[in-house]
Amino acid sequence: MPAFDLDTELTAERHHLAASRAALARMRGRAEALFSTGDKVAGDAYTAEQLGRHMARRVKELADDPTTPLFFGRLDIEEAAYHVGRRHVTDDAGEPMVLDWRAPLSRSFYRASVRDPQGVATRRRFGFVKGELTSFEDEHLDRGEELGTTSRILTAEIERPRVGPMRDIVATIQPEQDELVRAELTDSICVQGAPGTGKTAVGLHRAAYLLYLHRERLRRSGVLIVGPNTAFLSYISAVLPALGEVEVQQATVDELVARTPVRAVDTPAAALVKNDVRMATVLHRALWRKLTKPTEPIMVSDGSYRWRIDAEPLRRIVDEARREGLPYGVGRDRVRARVVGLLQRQSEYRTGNSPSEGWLRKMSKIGPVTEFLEAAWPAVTPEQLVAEVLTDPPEGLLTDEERAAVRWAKPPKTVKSAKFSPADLVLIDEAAGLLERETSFGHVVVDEAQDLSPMQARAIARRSEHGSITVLGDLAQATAPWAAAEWRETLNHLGKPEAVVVPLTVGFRVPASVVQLANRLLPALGVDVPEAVSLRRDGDLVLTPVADPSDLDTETLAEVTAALTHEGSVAVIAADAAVERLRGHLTAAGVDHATADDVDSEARVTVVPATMVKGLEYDHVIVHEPADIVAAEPRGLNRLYVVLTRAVSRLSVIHAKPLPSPLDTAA
Ligand SMILES: Nc1ncnc2c1ncn2[C@@H]1O[C@H](COP(=O)(O)OP(=O)(O)OP(=O)(O)O)[C@@H](O)[C@H]1O
Repeated sequence: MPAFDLDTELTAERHHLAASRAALARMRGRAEALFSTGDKVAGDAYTAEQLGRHMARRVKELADDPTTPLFFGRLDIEEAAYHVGRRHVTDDAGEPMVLDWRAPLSRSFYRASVRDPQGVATRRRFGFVKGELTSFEDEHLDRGEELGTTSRILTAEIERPRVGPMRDIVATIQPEQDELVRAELTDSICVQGAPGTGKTAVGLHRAAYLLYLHRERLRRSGVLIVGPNTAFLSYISAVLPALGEVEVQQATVDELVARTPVRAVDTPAAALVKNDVRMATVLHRALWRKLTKPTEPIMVSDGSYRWRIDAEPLRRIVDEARREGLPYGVGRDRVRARVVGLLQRQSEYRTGNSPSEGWLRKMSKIGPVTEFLEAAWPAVTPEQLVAEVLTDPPEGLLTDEERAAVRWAKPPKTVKSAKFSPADLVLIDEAAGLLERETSFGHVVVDEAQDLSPMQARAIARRSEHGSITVLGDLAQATAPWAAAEWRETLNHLGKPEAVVVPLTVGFRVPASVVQLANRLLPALGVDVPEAVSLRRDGDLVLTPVADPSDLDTETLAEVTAALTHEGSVAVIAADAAVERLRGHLTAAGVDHATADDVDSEARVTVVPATMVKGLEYDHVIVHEPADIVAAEPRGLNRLYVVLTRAVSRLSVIHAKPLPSPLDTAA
């Protein structure tokens, strides 16, 4: 057996990397050539367009980012070596040079262990610097060697400073994460994970995995990622394209339901009622109450003959359509069609001929038929229905106080001129769902789902009725006034009561000392969730009391300057009211800084209002006056828990007021 020479081995791997890159470039070249000749080879315009779209996508999918490694691992199975990377690369003969991480064989890269080696003799992980292969680390599973989370390369990857948008974690997905990523398409799952346990990463990788395995089906029905705000969505927006997935839709709940513009804000009391699940019944009742029993016959003339349908058969038609449980608008169309059907039968009986298409169209629009429909099953728009409910909230389900909270102080003259709030848009969406069926995505990933109101959850349920969902969240990070204390209720509203709740507790972001501080808040948050344990032994935590409150901002500024001497991103997180002032100080001091939704900014410092920071992370987090963050909102302690758990390497807490009581013991 030849001596194992590290340098020779590394050189061979570098050659394989270079050869794989060249092969990928050739694959892309072929796709580009096909793209440019597509319209010449296609038989017709439609095929040319389809082919063009397919090839354009293919070219995008085959893009090579020279700063990320094309492969990050290798499996030695029965004398053969398989490199595992971000996508399949094949040589000119079609032989695999790099296996996609999602391929069935690649699964062993994440799951094989000494106890269950899955045929793997050696698992190799590669270390990279800026796309250059610099090292590797072998685990000889066949000799009982296993590194697990002590892998140097894994640790280095986890501890790498954060800059710019979120990265993929394909190289280091952990077994318990992999189990969730590779769950069946038909499985709806709910991940309850402490901060930084990789929920977002798992959700995005699951989307990529499902698209790989069920490409055609999911391309047709679509995959949707729902996030809490646009800052979060832009933070995660680069992950899927880096994995070759360029066609996944991302939206906030507000964007999903944006049928009409938002032109009003609600009082907290009104928002609370409007987001309550009883509003679904209120709208349902208000809509179906519109039906009235037909008491008059329909009499029409088509110019040649007169026709009559008695009230009794009309009543039967309406009752039957009602019993069929269709959406209101579909039911209305069906009633119209059946009425015209009766007229058609009479005509056939009398004339012995089938009436023409034109005759049928005329009859379906003719005055007496439309008048009958308007009385028995009136047309209504979603906006109209909501406007009616807000003008005069019906009795029965809401208390008088609640009805007063949502009642429009001054009803608009017309529905068109109505000013709707964000919560109204959710109601309008609910109403639209009562009128017509929503089209359902094949899979929906819902991040930060702990904050969904029942009515928002129902909006997502309508879009995933025929698909599955991945629900990601942490009850301890719930800051919305309607947030549930347990998952079952939210899962019911999401239309997936069967979803299993799986915990993730190993944290990859927050250093142990910071996790311990944040965990002090948990007992005060009133939720039953497992505590996080951190994989990170590094990291600093500094609590800085400031004697004179007027020095608080100066201290914060000094901390920013000190933080800039380290590598990585820096965030100042403060109560929303203090943000503008702090930005002013930074500008005056000449410190370049960005806002949270500007992920492409060159600035290393970001000033983030506490209410915007959910799901984000920064190397060095400077928390400005925690007491103010807590005091700013009813679930302020939950907000502080979110804020404290954004730090990757260092957390500085600067305070002039006493620390909020659960933290105080740590001071
Ligand atoms: N297996 C892993 N290998 C390397 N890094 C990982 C792994 N899992 C997660 N991470 C990293 O840990 C950080 C936290 O991950 P992520 O944002 O997905 O956590 P989260 O559970 O959604 O957090 P939060 O609840 O705070 O929003 C990210 O930087 C992510 O890339």
